[in-house]
Amino acid sequence: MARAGAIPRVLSIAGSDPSGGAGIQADLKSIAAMGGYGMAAIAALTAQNTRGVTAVHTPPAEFLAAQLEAVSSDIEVDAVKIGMLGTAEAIRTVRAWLERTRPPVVVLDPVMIATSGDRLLADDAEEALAALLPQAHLLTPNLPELAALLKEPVPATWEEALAAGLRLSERTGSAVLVKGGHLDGADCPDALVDARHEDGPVLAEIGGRRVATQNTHGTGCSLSSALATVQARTGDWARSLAVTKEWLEGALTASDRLEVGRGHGPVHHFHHAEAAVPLAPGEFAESLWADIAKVRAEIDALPFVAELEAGTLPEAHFAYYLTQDALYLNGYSRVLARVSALAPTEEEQLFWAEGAHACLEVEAELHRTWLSRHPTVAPDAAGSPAEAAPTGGRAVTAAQGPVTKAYVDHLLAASASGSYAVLAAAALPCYWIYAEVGAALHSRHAARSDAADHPYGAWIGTYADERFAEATRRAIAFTDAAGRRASAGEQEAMREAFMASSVYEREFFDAPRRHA
Ligand SMILES: Nc1ncnc2c1ncn2[C@@H]1O[C@H](COP(=O)(O)OP(=O)(O)O)[C@@H](O)[C@H]1O
Ligand SMILES: Cc1ncc(COP(=O)(O)O)c(N)n1
Repeated sequence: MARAGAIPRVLSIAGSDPSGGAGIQADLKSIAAMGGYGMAAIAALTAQNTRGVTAVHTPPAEFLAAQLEAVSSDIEVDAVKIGMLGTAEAIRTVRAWLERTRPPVVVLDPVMIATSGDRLLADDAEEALAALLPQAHLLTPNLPELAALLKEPVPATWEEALAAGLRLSERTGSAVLVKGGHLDGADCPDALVDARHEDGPVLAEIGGRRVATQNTHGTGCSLSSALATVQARTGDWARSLAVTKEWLEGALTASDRLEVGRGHGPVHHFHHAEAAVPLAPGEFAESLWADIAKVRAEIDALPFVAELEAGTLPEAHFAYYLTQDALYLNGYSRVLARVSALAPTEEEQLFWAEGAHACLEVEAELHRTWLSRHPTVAPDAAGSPAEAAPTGGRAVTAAQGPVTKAYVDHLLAASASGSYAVLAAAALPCYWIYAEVGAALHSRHAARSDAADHPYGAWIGTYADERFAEATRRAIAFTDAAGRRASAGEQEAMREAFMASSVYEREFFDAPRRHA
């Protein structure tokens, strides 16, 4: 019986993975992530990490029986997830316990082979496992396990997988979750089939997106225990699958942030939840900066930066850069005005509005000074004639280069999100990266003996602007504060926006070489 609103008490009967990504460790995290209370009876211990299993130890089956008895003699169990059992004796022990206690939800993940290829089930235990399957409401084999249980070749297509799942369901009387994780292609579909269901055999089919990651250690464990938990609450398998599949996709997407191990790493079970320990001031911004370490190194290695510093940057590249900078600043000013409009405090509103104003001043200054010295590169000289602005002023969008246009479009899309935090994160790299690159260039330049007659010396001199450095510090602090207030989902969107803008910053510095 589903107990709407109550916290499901969920027991995992499985093997231990000391590296925390699979087995009971993954189960307990998944159960908690789905709002359940997790318990675990340990059937086997493995020595394993993200690269493979090095040893397996199976305690006597009587000890497993004692654990099961200790739990069920005291606690009402709303759902059971069964994972690695290891031996025929352990399987028979669980079967006897299930027959006696008949828990309302039983999900059985017939663990036979780890993602790493190591066997997790004794050779002589397959028959005992086959006899346990009818005790479960739902079976969740991956495709190699589905094939092994049916003694058939591994399905090569989704259609073959669905048909094989139906045969297993017919044979066992249990519903089967057919999982597409082991197929190739951009999709990662799952389907719930039940050969004996009155409404037809396919209860639900969900076409998921395949996440490009090698961190798939424990996905089967995590999905099956999450499903058992949500099913105990909803009593609706199709709805439970929809909820858990979306959560798992998020956990796979965020898995790289864990940085656990060098092989098939674990998924981030709590990617969606607030951290219990609040972030200290500056910590969120620091993590954004750390996320883009690779992009920053790529910017430092660009020919544009080295050539500007050495004075060997072709004149045409410099002129293209200035033109695009002026065009960019105009679009960026409109974006900062939108950040100001969304700002939660008057202090922030004023800060971003001043930024929007300053962009237009710098743009005008560029036209007055630098661009007037490069008459061949006025904004309307790059192909299409500039439109006359209604007031007779400069037209501003006619000659945006491809990178400038893509960058500004990305920022405008971030403004359409309507989130102050996300838009501030999208706007921040233009301050932060420009300030860092400029400060490094300026200090190296100032140390040169021939700085006085450097062709780009005057331009490099503009990088030593203390007012801009101060504005950058404030932009960082405001974005950091917005990040610390944001939900886990909004923080993830901020990270994506910050990363995308940083990549555009890199492209912007490289654009003269490619498009001038
Ligand atoms: N790269 C991936 N991207 C998205 N979902 C995935 C990916 N790999 C596996 N899944 C999903 O993870 C779950 C476990 O699938 P699978 O890998 O087939 O099982 P197992 O972990 O038991 O080998 C399924 O819902 C599957 O669709
Ligand atoms: C203790 C234990 N149980 C199960 C698995 C299978 O993991 P996966 O979910 O990746 O198939 C594992 N590697 N270790």
